[in-house]
Amino acid sequence: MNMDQLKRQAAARALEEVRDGMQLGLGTGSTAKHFVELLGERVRAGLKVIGVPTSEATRMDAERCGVPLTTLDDIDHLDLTVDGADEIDPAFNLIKGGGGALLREKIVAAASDRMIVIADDTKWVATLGRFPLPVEVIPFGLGATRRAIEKAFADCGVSGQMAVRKAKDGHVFVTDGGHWILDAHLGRIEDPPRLAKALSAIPGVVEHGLFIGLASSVVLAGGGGIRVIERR
Ligand SMILES: O=C(CO)[C@H](O)[C@H](O)COP(=O)(O)O
Repeated sequence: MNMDQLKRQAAARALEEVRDGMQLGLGTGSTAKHFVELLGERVRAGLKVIGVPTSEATRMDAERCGVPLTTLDDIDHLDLTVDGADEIDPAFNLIKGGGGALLREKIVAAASDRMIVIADDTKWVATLGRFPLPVEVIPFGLGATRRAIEKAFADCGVSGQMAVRKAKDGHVFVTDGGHWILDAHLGRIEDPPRLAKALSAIPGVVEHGLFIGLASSVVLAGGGGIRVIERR
């Protein structure tokens, strides 16, 4: 089974948790896209749900698949968010934002009663940090913000190169919110909650890709089948 088939399997398992009448957060990325497509099939068969997309890309996918959409201004909570991740550690800390949607993803996950993370099992790691940590920043004052981030890294005992993310066309990647992303190649993040707190305190940082205490369960698809791990 190839990686894409594993991602679809994880998405299909998460779909089993969806009930009629649910208000759903819809994640971003190739795994979350499978979930939206499978959800669309169920909606076309009569399932009644409504979704809040975490990116313009997901909004377009959901519309194409016939999933009805709303916003967090029009409903007061979400029952369940299903989203992918770039890395997941055994404490359920995540790195997200490989697809650049971390800000809306975090707002939606935080507004949700539960978050199920769907992934192929290569995303499950002992320690976060091999995947570059995305930090979404305001372009204004970038030099100062960068220095403050470097200081936060040093205070938290991590270090590594940071680069402004580029799009495929070579131009700076601009998020749905109009911000830029710095990808920090840290290697190992020994204390993700501490680093998350330090980054959140920097004025030019809009959001970062460390998701702490948000995931309730993880669905991992691998060669040996599906594993569902619940947060204790
Ligand atoms: O955080 C994300 C997007 O901002 C994605 O969930 C993450 O990058 C995983 O993507 P994929 O399912 O394509 O591996």
